[in-house]
Amino acid sequence: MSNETGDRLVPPDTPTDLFIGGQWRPAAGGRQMPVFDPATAQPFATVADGSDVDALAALDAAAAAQRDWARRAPRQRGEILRRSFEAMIARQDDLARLITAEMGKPLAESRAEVLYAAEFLRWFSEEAVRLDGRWSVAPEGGSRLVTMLQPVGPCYLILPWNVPLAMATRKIGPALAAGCTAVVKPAAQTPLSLNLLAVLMTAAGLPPGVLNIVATSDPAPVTDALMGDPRLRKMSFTGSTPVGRELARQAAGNLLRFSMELGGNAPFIVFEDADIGQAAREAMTAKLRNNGEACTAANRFLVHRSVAGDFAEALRTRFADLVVGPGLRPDVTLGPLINRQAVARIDALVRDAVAGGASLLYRGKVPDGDGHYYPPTILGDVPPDARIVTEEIFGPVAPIVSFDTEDEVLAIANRSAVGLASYVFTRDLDRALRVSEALEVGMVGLNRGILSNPAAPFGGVKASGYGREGGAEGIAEYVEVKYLALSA
Ligand SMILES: NC(=O)c1ccc[n+]([C@@H]2O[C@H](COP(=O)([O-])OP(=O)(O)OC[C@H]3O[C@@H](n4cnc5c(N)ncnc54)[C@H](O)[C@@H]3O)[C@@H](O)[C@H]2O)c1
Ligand SMILES: O=CCCC(=O)O
Repeated sequence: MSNETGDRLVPPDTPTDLFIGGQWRPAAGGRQMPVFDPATAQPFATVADGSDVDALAALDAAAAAQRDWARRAPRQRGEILRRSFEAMIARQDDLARLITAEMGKPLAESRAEVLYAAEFLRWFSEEAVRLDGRWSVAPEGGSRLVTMLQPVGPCYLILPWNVPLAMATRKIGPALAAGCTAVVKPAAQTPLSLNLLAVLMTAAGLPPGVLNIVATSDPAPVTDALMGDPRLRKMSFTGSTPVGRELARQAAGNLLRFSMELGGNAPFIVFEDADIGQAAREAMTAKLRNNGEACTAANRFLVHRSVAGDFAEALRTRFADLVVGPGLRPDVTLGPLINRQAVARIDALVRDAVAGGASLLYRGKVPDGDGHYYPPTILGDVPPDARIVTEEIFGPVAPIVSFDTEDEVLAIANRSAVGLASYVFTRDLDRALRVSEALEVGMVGLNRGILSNPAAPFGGVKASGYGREGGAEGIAEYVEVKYLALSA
């Protein structure tokens, strides 16, 4: 660890090397990279920086472990996941401090992420024993049709920095439950929380080679090496739509099976009959959970013109109570963003909106110093085609766009190229169902600002990706269907 803060933040049993074949090893050539604290913009730790050589060593280990892991009893796989869940709960505080140190959000939110992340392991420990096949009589008689579900084989799991532990367990849980082995690549900003998870899973009985971790500052060569190797059978990516699009192209070259959890641009629709107090309260979660750096974040507040002023005022009152500062400070409710570029990008979106006619309804304050803070901001009268409405903001800015009719708001909401989350506030049940069906998204929150649940199928449509994570659907991404024809 490079300094005093690092020693305090990184528990002594958190390795900083790569995890390959059950061993912690330095990167080939000894390369290392710093990990930065967004609250100070200073490095607080140094970790191994993997390359294509390390990636292939990790795939060697995953391929070698595949047969044995797939043949273990589902209950045995499930119990390792279940013990891992319990270990995560026991180490909740250490894991949470690491997440806050790596990506900046308030400690209470990191604790919530650890619980959410652990629940994926519990959920998939239970799903491991429910991978059923089917038996049927052929329609014309004379044979029986039998199907079985088998693990796809070694997987490459690519993670984002914004929800580092939950996005890890949402992939690792179903992959391992299904009998697949994995090479996991965390984002360069957030390698440490995943390393501590690997320590806990090893102590819970995970055999060597089932889970391998290659952190890197240069993801392209690692990814090229893995995706070009025919032993790899599946890739699952969570991250931005532009990177996902490139990886889908690359996967197509080898006809590699893949899942994509990509960016969002969630509409938060408030109709004139909504409970405005409830809508404003839920908006705080939908907008500011995870510092606003969530794929599910409400990106555009589409509010009926007759209640737009009331909603803006209710939201402003709540924004004014936010305490912006380092996530480790107990009173802080909004932390720093991931890096300087994120702050500059969001500032450019806000300036563009104001230049286009939006009004600045609220702008909070940020601490002095080098931390990557952006003030919580509310914009009113935003033109529906402003960049801040059409692009993913990924920060604490709430742009409000007014509408007059249901058809108009649906047209605005569905104009986006992506379709992940959405939120609808109304007391009219017919309208709630009609609008939910018409929205081109994978998920709808009805009078509710949070969707995430390990038992629910999480995912999007259009350029938000393919596949689902969590729920009964999550494990289906990691199995092949094999069909047997029986004479009978
Ligand atoms: N749909 C979801 O479930 C979900 C969940 C979390 C985040 N996200 C999205 O993720 C984005 C934020 O995450 P991010 O900034 O880490 O995204 P990103 O696309 O920049 O990076 C995601 C991962 O891809 C890797 N990567 C980047 N370039 C690569 C390349 N050329 N080859 C291989 N790997 C490469 C990164 O190292 C990282 O591990 C947002 O758009 C957010 O909406 C989506
Ligand atoms: O960034 C995305 C958030 C993912 C989730 O809430 O499960």
